[in-house]
Amino acid sequence: MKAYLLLADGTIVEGKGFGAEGVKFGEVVFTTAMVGYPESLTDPSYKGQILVMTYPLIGNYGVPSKEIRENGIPIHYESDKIQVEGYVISKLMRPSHWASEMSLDEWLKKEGIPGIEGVDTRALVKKIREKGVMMGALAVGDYDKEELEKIMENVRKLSYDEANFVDKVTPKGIIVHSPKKADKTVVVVDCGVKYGILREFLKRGFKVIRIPYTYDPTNAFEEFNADGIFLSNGPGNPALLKTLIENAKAIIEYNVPTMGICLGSQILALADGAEIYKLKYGHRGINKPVKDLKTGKAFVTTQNHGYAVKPESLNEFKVWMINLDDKSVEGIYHPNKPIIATQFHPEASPGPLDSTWVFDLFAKLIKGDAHGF
Ligand SMILES: NC(=O)CC[C@H](N)C(=O)O
Repeated sequence: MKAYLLLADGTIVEGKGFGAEGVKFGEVVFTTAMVGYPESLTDPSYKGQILVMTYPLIGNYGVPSKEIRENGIPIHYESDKIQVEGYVISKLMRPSHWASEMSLDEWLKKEGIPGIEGVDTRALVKKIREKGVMMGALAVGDYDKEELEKIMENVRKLSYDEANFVDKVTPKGIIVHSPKKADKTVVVVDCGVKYGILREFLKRGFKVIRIPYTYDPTNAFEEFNADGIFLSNGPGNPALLKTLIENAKAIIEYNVPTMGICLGSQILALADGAEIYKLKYGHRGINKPVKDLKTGKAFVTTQNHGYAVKPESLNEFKVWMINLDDKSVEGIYHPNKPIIATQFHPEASPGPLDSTWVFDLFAKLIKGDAHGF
């Protein structure tokens, strides 16, 4: 099967198709993660994006079962399905692993997601690094010149930054997860929360109540007698989520233990009156160095974001952590309230577990013993 990756700048890359036939559109982004393709593919923050892997050999450990669960949550998946619009790799490997249920090719086919292999992903990433991320399309099947031109026309009409993708991944109603012995409750404002985050809460004995992102969080707080509130990761441009930003203002006002990750961190910053800008090609990978400015300690983190907070635009919040590669903001906190947020992913999934202590800090904030933070 033939496959074509079309970029808004006019580039057409040919390769071999795998997964589903058909055309999908999305912002073309890359991750430098060497492992963890099941987690990356199911991360709801990738909704609306076509993902390019810089690591050349993908698929060699197949696809694990979704039925291996802990506290009811699949341990190898970040949501129930593949979220990327398309998948771009250099070489598709034959799977060999005792826990593999199917091949990557079969999985993408089953979920209707097109893939392309045999692509010089190094050249592609160089282009994205120079020009910045751009819209694209992945077409798997037989397409002639005219058809490809038509697809290219449509690519140029689309803008990732103006579409609300959170609407597509937020739950339709309230979802409750509880560990066997729960002593505290966290309300999760679910903009497409990664299961890895829920696993961290459940592991710490928290009952988790997931609410749709449009649900009034302070009401939910009273309704569920919650001890803490969490603003989740999610896809797309945070500045579009006006109601959520207003709700976040109310949360800050409410002064309860609050944590944000990635999109959630950007929403808290926007609620603080700060500004967001778009990074040229984002931070996506599992070896991104971050420094905690409070302790001076550095650690390696997992990241998946395209936007960042302008540090000088923060009002009440302060910069907590920075990215050691480009010095961009990787964490913020409120100096007088129990509110912490990271731009990176302390749950990793996939990636290093160096920063899961951020969840311990949130647990301490909830229990009222995070003195001196
Ligand atoms: N992982 C996330 O929550 C991503 C947040 C936001 N969509 C960004 O790209 O910056």
